[in-house]
Amino acid sequence: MTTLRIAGGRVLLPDMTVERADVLVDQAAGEVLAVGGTDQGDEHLDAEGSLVIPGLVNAHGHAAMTLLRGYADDKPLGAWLQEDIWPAEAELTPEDVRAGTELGIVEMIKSGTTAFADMYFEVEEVAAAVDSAGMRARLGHGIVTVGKDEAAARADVEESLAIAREFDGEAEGRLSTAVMPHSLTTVSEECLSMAVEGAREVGVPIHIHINETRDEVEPIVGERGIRPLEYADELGLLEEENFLAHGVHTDERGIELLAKTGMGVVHCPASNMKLASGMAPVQAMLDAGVSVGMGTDGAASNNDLDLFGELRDAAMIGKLAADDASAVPAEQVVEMATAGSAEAIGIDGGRIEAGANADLAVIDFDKPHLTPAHDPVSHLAYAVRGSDVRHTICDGEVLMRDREVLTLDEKEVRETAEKRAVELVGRA
Ligand SMILES: N[C@@H](CCSC[C@H]1O[C@@H](n2cnc3c(=O)[nH]cnc32)[C@H](O)[C@@H]1O)C(=O)O
Ligand SMILES: [Zn+2]
Repeated sequence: MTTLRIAGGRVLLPDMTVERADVLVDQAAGEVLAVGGTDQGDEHLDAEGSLVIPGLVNAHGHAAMTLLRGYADDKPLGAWLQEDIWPAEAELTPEDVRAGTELGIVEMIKSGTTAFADMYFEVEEVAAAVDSAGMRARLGHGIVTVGKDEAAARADVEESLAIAREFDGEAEGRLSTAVMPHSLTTVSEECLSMAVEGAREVGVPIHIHINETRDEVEPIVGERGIRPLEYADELGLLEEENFLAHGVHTDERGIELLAKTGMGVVHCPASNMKLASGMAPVQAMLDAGVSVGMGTDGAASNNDLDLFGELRDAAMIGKLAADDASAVPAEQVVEMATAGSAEAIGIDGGRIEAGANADLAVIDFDKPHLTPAHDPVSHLAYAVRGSDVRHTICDGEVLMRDREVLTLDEKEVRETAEKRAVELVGRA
């Protein structure tokens, strides 16, 4: 057994208190052995002047979309997808997806994220990138059936099921999967049913965008006389292990359905603001007992993968949405981006305690914008930036030490992504 001691810092405990403590990690098992006054450890990671927190969990995104960062901005979702994003994505090669995902992973590691959920295509490439980078992820092939004939539509569902089967449990258990129909309006009713049935057979969750924009709610209400979550419920989509992205236009009845079924919600406040999708009723969801996590969404609608931005945005927009400055407080957003996200996507994470996965981020508090540190949890929500992260550890392995990414060559990843992004936009 090789052990790693993260020593000399303070630690954020599951009850949201902060204590002076060391963290001892069993590197082979990828687990926290002890928190407190610990043994020496074979290896040492300095946490002097720093705060050790659970690695953040980015519960919704499309990592390879980093290649389209800043390519098309300032448009609503429908026009943005149809006029800009989908035509560019049609030109993506497997090598592009690999390059974009690696860039996204470097960005996430550098901002303290240790696990993420990802909906995209060429998932073999996404899986290979996650495996070699040492991160934890729940991956899926996004199903879109609009504009496809029946055979092509069914083939897309089959592809999502095959991917879910193939990669679940891979990368020494760091990879898990889900079946990922894109949304209730971009996937036909028949294919949504196929996906629900298939996911049950494979034994993995479903992840989908729901209630993101009004343009999604209106056609469903017009055609079926029921709201999106009621339609999803009829399809058998609302289950405890499943999770949806956004949930912006969720009414009281919808919140009740989420609370009753245990369906997780991934709040993506930056994406919702940028596309003017609306303000998710996050405090109302939390009050009702809904499981809420946090995500960045793709880099093209954010425009970065620094989840600390989402903590701040969630607290800010949550207050506006509830018209109450005490809504979505600091402690709550920290909880949502760690344990909340982990629970929503169904991985073990988000807590520092003996026996837990050793997925950690060490944040340097010796910074002007983090001085004084009256309340470290307040700083995590309102003042810390991804660039304050010193070390990132996943499954007991140090992925970044003193801001140097160890599992990927950052310079090479950036150069490859830059080159591929320019060529991609040239083709589109
Ligand atoms: N099989 C599909 C791929 C779907 S992946 C998931 C899709 O979600 C898109 N996407 C990114 N952000 C959002 C969002 O906020 N709402 C809805 N879709 C998004 C993304 O561009 C990607 O096309 C195909 O061949 O087109
Ligand atoms: Zn999305």
